[in-house]
Amino acid sequence: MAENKEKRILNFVLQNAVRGDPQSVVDTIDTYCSQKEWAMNVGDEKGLILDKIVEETKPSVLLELGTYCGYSAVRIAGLLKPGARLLTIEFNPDFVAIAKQMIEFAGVQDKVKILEGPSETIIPQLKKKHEVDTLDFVFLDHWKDRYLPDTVLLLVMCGMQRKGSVLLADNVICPGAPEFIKYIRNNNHFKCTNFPSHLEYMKAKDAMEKAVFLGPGLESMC
Ligand SMILES: COCc1ccccc1-c1cc(O)c2[nH]cnc(=O)c2c1
Ligand SMILES: [Mg+2]
Repeated sequence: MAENKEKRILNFVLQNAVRGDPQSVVDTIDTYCSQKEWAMNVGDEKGLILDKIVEETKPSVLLELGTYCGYSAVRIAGLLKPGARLLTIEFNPDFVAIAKQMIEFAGVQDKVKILEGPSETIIPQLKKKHEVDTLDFVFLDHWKDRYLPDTVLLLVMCGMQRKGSVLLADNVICPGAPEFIKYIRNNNHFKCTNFPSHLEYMKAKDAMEKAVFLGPGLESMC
């Protein structure tokens, strides 16, 4: 099996974190990625913003776009109320294999389901194949040029948002998602808030954008 950064992160967790303890897994990944090898986890600083927004939203059904090594899936799952579930979409099979082991080691496999494939394929399947009615929380943390099309897919194609649903997007400065930001801030069906922060494990500026869905407009009633 090829040794790569993601495998090294997982092995460091398996050797140093406490099995069944999501916080320990998150802290151990942060230790490795801040001291040994940078990796694109949401990280400790932006992770606190994510925690706060998940806790205040109290979501039951969540979707994450971009699982990577499972850092944010483990972080979010550790905050969920009993019965709440997180679906996380990842198209890279090597990342899926790592994330699966990370999620199982953290003991949150009953709360998290990894859906392997491109988001544009899986999102339209959420209702019928994965029994999702509406989503309470969506974390966008995948390819930045998919933020806008996938948000539109979730909204228009699948009507996946209910009034009060929360969209949270990572990296809206670095690497940046300008088309998404322009769309969501000019859409009067969303109330947007920007959370300035820094790129994970670095001094470079980054930010997260929270967008609360205010419900479909009257035009969609007729
Ligand atoms: C592969 O680029 C890595 C990188 C390099 C420089 C700056 C930012 C990023 C970056 C940071 C993130 O939090 C990310 N989160 C999700 N999908 C990403 O592609 C991503 C990229
Ligand atoms: Mg990110």
